[in-house]
Formats: sequence, structure tokens, C-alpha cells
Amino acid sequence: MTDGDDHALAAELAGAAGRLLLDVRDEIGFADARVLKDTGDLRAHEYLMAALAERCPGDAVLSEEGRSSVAGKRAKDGDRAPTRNTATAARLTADRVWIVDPLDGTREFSEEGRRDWAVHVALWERDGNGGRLVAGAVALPAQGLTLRTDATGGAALVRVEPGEPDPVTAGPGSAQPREVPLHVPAPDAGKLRVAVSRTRPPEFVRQLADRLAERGSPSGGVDVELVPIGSAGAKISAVLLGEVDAYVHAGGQYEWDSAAPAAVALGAGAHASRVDGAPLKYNREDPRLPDILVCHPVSAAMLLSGIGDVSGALPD
Ligand SMILES: Nc1ncnc2c1ncn2[C@@H]1O[C@H](COP(=O)(O)O)[C@@H](OP(=O)(O)O)[C@H]1O
Ligand SMILES: [Mg+2]
Repeated sequence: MTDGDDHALAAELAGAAGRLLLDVRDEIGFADARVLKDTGDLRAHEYLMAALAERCPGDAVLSEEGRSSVAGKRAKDGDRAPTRNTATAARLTADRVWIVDPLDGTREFSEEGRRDWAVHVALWERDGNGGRLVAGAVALPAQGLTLRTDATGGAALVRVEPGEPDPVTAGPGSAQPREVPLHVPAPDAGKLRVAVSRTRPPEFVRQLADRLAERGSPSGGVDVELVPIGSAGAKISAVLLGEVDAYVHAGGQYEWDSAAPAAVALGAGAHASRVDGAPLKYNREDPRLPDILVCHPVSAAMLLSGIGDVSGALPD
């Protein structure tokens, strides 16, 4: 059974991995992006694998960096292969599975000054209906923020001031948590800021923007601005923080890219689904989950209908 501790644990681990990643940036610098990316990916992965093994022995783990295909990756000064994920057969029969992306927005992490990268920690639990996400946290270390689910079914925003104790992990007597409830804000009428990948914005989103802007379309003509941001977690956080109004993606992604941000988004009252409106499903044998729509519920019907109108342009 999930209890409040799982929400707190997700936030604690995402925040701690995030601080570790800030230290990796300080230690390695930005001269060699490949070394910085690989070291960040692997150190955050090893931290999360060890912490989950210690704190939740018996739970399964699916991490981007624990796949057999990344067995050859090495951190700076690292001399062993990454800790492997729970075997697929065991994961598919487990009651609880942590789905983690130790460093989402790896490219942005390696670019000096960029703040759009994240750590994702989500918990999936089996239920009578195929299972569901029950807890999640997205740390945005360079922004000093963690977005997390809470035990009431809602979500919260935790502000971590640089140089001060992390309110998520701080013990008794330390600064009080600066934590506020998180509710997805509604967009301004007639306008829609849509977050897209910085490096591979899907062409169909441009067509969607044109379709929504048409006066004769069901949307009645909306002024759409495409906003390039790195990291799925940072983009979904931007929706929840009111910096943009939607995130639309298709053409490729994996469960770890969206599990934690989707859990927080649903807790914050957002719409989160596949681009055809189907529910997002996690802990599948094949972890590919190639498309996603996150927005305020008031925009969902318009966006889904607009996506349907340009579905011929959707990537395979
Ligand atoms: N077409 C695609 N195929 C596979 N993964 C993709 C993808 N587009 C985006 N992603 C993944 O989704 C995350 C966000 O991407 P983007 O910043 O371009 O929006 C990145 O995760 P990682 O940084 O963890 O690799 C990226 O690898
Ligand atoms: Mg990712």
C-alpha cells in the first residue's frame, strides 16, 4: 500500500540526486559535454539504485540507465558497469515498481547556464485495473524546485533556496519547508503557449499551431506560441507552474521520461494523456511511450480535436 512516505521518499530521492548533479557540474565543468553527460547520468543512477535498494528492498526498479543497452557507459573515473534494472519478468509481476529517469534533459545539463533539466522518481503500483502511478517527484535542481505528489492525492511545490538546507530532507529544528499546494493554472483566453522539444520539435506541432490559429477551426482561432524547452520533466513542470499552457510531444519517448511528471501533473489537476486521448500506461514490457499531451483540463478537448485534425502529420 502506498502511504505518505512514498511521496516524501520520491521527493527526497529526486532532490538528493539533483544536488549530486549540481556537484557533478561543479566538479567536471562544461569543457567536455560527453564526459559531463555520462557522469551525470551514471552517478545519479547509481545513487537512486542504491537508495531504493536500501529504503525499499523488494520493490522493482526501471531506470533509463539500468537497461542492458547502456551497460558500456562509464562515469568519469568509473570502473564498473551501471547497476542493472530489475529483470523484466520480475518487474512485470512486481506489485511496486519505481520508474526513474536519473537525468532528464541530459543535453541541457551539459550546457552551462541552462536550468531545464530534471530528476524523475515515480512509483507505480499494481491494482485490479492494470496498475497506476501512485507517487512522483520531479526535481529541477538548477531552478531550486521540486514538484511532488502528496498523500491527499494532490501535488505540492517545494522551493529549495540555494545554499540552504533542503526542506524536503532537512531534519527537526532546521528551516521549515517552503512548500505550497500546486494547481495547474488555466490559460488566458485566446492564447496558448505550447512547450516543445528544443532539439527535436515535432513537425506536427507546427501544423497543430496553424490549425488552432484558423478562425474557422473548432478552437475559433487561438494565438499559439511554441516555446522550446529541454527535458520532458522541465516542460511538464513549466505547464504546472504556469510558464506555458501545454506540452505536446510525439515521435518517441520512454516511460521514465514521463512517469514522474505525469504523476505530479495529475495530482496538480492537469490533463495528462496520449495524444489520442488514451490514458498513459506504465510498467509495460516495452517501455516505449512515444507521445504525450499535458495541459489544463479546459484546453484538453480543443487540443485533442486539433491533434486529430492534423493526425496525418503525426510521426509513426
Ligand atoms: N524522438 C524521441 N525518441 C526517444 N526519446 C526522445 C525523443 N524525443 C525526446 N526524447 C526523450 O525525452 C526527453 C526530453 O527530450 P526533449 O528535451 O528533446 O524534449 C529526453 O530524455 P533524456 O534527456 O533523459 O535522454 C529525450 O531523450
Ligand atoms: Mg529522459
